Amino acid sequence: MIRVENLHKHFGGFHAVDGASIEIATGSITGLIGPNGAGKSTLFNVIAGVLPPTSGKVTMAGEDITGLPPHDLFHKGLLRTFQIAHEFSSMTVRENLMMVPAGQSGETLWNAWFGRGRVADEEKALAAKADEVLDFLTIDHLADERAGNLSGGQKKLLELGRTMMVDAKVVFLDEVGAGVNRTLLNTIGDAIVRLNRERGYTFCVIEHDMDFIGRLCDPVIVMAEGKVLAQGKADEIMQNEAVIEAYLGTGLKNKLKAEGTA
Ligand SMILES: Nc1ncnc2c1ncn2[C@@H]1O[C@H](COP(=O)(O)OP(=O)(O)OP(=O)(O)O)[C@@H](O)[C@H]1O
Repeated sequence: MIRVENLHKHFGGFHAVDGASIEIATGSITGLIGPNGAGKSTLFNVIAGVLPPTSGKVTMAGEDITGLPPHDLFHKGLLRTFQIAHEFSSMTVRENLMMVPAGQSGETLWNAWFGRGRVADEEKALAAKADEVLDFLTIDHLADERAGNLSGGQKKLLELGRTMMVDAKVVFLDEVGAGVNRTLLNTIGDAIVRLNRERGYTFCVIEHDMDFIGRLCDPVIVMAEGKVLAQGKADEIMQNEAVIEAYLGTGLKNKLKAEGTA
């Protein structure tokens, strides 16, 4: 379980995260939603060690991981992906999968970068694993495609594949649906559910697509203006007055009420 206690992240006088407390249960697919600027990505950045917190505490399985750098968290199985997928665009999908982050596999990254040979056994094991990942994600046909030629959704799948290459345990996914068509979003959703059920992955997912959130995520956490507004099951959350207000704004809500549509 990841527990975030009374977390604050201030940028100058601006409180991007303003006393947020959340729990991400081991084995869950937790959804994190909220209007633009609510502080969701900032909260992810602090949990994943990309930004130091102003104050507050993050624990993982009871261990204090507050402010640990991403490299250390990576060794504990915690990974964060970003809104914009990061891939080596001139390399193929398979080569990208085999570029496991430096540190996981000794000097792999630098060896690959400079074209130096890897230890044969290591190379073989990575290639076998890449095959297995390509098969699991049903993207075998893209194995030799240059990553730069992939669609937005395919890049997100590749990113998910890279988390599989390093056997991540807890994955923070930032807007998997941004720029992704419905069919690929469903493929990504299916892969997330299978990784969760079959391999015990824990996910925390920021997503604006409410259909995706409703189908995949339990519980759902709602943030607005740096604070946690509500947490619970998706259908209950969407009945919550404070949540409706945060999404629609009081003016629009009153207008819809007057028209009898809300
Ligand atoms: N490095 C920074 N310096 C100053 N302000 C920042 C910084 N990073 C984020 N912010 C501000 O903090 C607020 C929260 O941003 P954040 O990206 O966490 O929101 P979000 O909920 O992820 O929004 P979205 O759904 O649009 O991605 C925004 O008002 C943003 O402008």
